[in-house]
Amino acid sequence: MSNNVIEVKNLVKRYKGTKKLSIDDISFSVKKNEFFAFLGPNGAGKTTTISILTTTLGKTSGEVKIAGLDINKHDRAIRKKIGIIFQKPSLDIQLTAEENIRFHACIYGVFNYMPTFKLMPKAYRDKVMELTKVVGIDSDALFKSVKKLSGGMQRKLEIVRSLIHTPEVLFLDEPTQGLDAESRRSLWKYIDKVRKQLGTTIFLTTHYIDEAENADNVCIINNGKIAACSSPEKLKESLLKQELILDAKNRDGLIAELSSLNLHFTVNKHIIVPYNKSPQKILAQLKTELSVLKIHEPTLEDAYIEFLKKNNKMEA
Ligand SMILES: Nc1ncnc2c1ncn2[C@@H]1O[C@H](COP(=O)(O)OP(=O)(O)OP(=O)(O)O)[C@@H](O)[C@H]1O
Repeated sequence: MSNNVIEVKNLVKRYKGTKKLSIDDISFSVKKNEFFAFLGPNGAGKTTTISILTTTLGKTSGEVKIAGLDINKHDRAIRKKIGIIFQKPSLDIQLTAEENIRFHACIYGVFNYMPTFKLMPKAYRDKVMELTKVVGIDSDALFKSVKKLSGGMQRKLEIVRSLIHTPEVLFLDEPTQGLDAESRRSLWKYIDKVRKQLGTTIFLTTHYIDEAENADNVCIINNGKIAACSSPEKLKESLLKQELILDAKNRDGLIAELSSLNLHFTVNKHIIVPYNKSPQKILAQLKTELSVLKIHEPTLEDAYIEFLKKNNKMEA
């Protein structure tokens, strides 16, 4: 059996009344427990793809399988196997936190509805307690009306709600849009914990590229086409060089030495020496005493911006 939880083959989407394909023959797969990031500029096709994968939008053609189930035949069964967190919170603020979880669990058919938490089956109560512990919602907040909870706490509640039916895949569509830095960091801490403790596969779309830095794989979609798919490390390696940042009191001496070693370098605030594999070989050859020695590792965001520049030039 395939180890892929998501399989997309030759997926195409043309919205009614439009000529251009919004999704133009894309294929990719995501393995169980993988953290997969789907990146791309505005209008690239991320929301369209995630909407098709979560069964809320029909496709024009192509094959999509979620947890081994074909989206054409098993959309209801697929909905039970996935959890979704959208940009905009979708909680019922008139209800308590626990009631939001309970209604969701009952709609998904995981448990039969009972009018109070205490009357719900033990399995439900245990699951709620387990998940609220993972994300850090205390029992005081659990029984409070949602409108009395802070934005960060509401986000945590959404995670619990999306996981109550133990989904195999958690789809996150720009989940930290509009959150402050602290809430963004803590949300990621909880999502990481959930992935490690429950083995959930994570499918993320985001414009905050740093959030995909720890992803196992990153796919970049541009103009409806998959432009790149690889690990963040490989993407960085293929596009950008690591750099040594050097300086010396005797700067002229260092420059002369780098020139005599035929090393490529640029002089800005400090002296930048790009390198391929190991900086050690370069450092071992230098005799000039260094006053600055730093290594600059490109970020995924650096690589992403560089990639789009090249890709757009190629397409122009
Ligand atoms: N309902 C619709 N009808 C017609 N065209 C649409 C519709 N929704 C999206 N599109 C078009 O499909 C393309 C992909 O849009 P989509 O919203 O999937 O991009 P996105 O990558 O999610 O963008 P963003 O980062 O801005 O959310 C765009 O050209 C968009 O204009």
